[in-house]
Amino acid sequence: MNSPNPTAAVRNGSSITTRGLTKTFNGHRVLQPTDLEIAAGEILVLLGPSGCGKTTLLRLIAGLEQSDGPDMIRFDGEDVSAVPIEKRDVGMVFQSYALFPNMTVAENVGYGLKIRKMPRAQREEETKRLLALVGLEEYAGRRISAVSGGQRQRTALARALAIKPRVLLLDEPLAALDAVLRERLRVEIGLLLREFGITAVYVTHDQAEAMAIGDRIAVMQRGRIVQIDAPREIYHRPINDFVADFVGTMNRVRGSVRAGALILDAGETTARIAVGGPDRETTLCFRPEAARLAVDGGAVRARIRATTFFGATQRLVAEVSPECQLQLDLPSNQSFVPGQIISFDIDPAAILEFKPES
Ligand SMILES: Nc1ncnc2c1ncn2[C@@H]1O[C@H](COP(=O)(O)OP(=O)(O)OP(=O)(O)O)[C@@H](O)[C@H]1O
Repeated sequence: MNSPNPTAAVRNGSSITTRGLTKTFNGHRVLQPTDLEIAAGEILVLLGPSGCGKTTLLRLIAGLEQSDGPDMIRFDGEDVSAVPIEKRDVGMVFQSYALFPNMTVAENVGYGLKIRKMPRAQREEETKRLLALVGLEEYAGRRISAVSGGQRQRTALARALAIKPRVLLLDEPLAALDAVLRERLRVEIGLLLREFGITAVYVTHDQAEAMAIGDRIAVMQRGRIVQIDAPREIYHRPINDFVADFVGTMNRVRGSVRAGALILDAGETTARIAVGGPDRETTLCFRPEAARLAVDGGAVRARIRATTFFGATQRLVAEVSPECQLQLDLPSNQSFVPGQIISFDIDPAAILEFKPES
């Protein structure tokens, strides 16, 4: 075991490489061969619907699960495939905090250091530093059973960081918390992980959490990574319908492109939206916020069916024709009523067109 170094901040994380990681349960392949390159210090979020294989991939990286065949997992180039979990030097944070309820917050944070036989004075100093980092100094002496869910989750994070792992794995760490706390902690956790320079793999099915925390997001579907990219790319340049719909609302309009302009298949409407390219029949996609209300004579006319007020913005359900209902997000300072006719344009740079799925 490495001797603890009292002067070092948590050392920077390791890069992670996987090749051909595959997992089958009861004859059912839940993880297709997966190759990943995660840079040292990067936060990679695994995002996808329930059952898509996120936790399985995380457990394989941790060493809690063995891959089907000869697989390869490297930390900083070192093959750890055959290294058992306790020697892999990974920290883990779960949805259920797995803390010791009868110990204090400080005892929980220092537990791993005690097991590693760090001298008491040094252990206390290190624990204090970590508690300060996660904003829990005042609660050091409280029992876990007497602190809130958010404070427990921060204790769990500090405990995982205390042992200076080369890799931190987090599985839905905020899922048990209420919405307000979840929103605050996802910002705090992102900042903390970056401050530590640790490499982290973070599992969630919440797209807003993924966007806030990840340097990159790997979107998974049925046991495979379908797109891996920066959050902005995933949101604005999804590679297919599944990714587009999983990370936000997407409008779809069918029509024909003639001389570089879209003619909608929408009753009397002959909206002209400049999209370029050859003449074709197609479906174009755009997010609700790509709509711009036109003062007069916008490209598309629609009748408002419903409005929902969100505070800063409002969402309109607008009917271009009975077959074409769109969701539009507009600033909330102007009020609309159902039945009203509006006219709007669509930012051409925000229009996407997916190739038909093969
Ligand atoms: N130990 C196991 N034995 C049998 N099947 C399993 C086992 N662990 C996971 N599975 C199955 O593998 C698939 C992937 O599960 P996994 O937990 O990786 O999904 P997930 O994306 O993390 O889902 P969730 O968001 O619901 O946790 C699921 O169909 C699950 O039922």
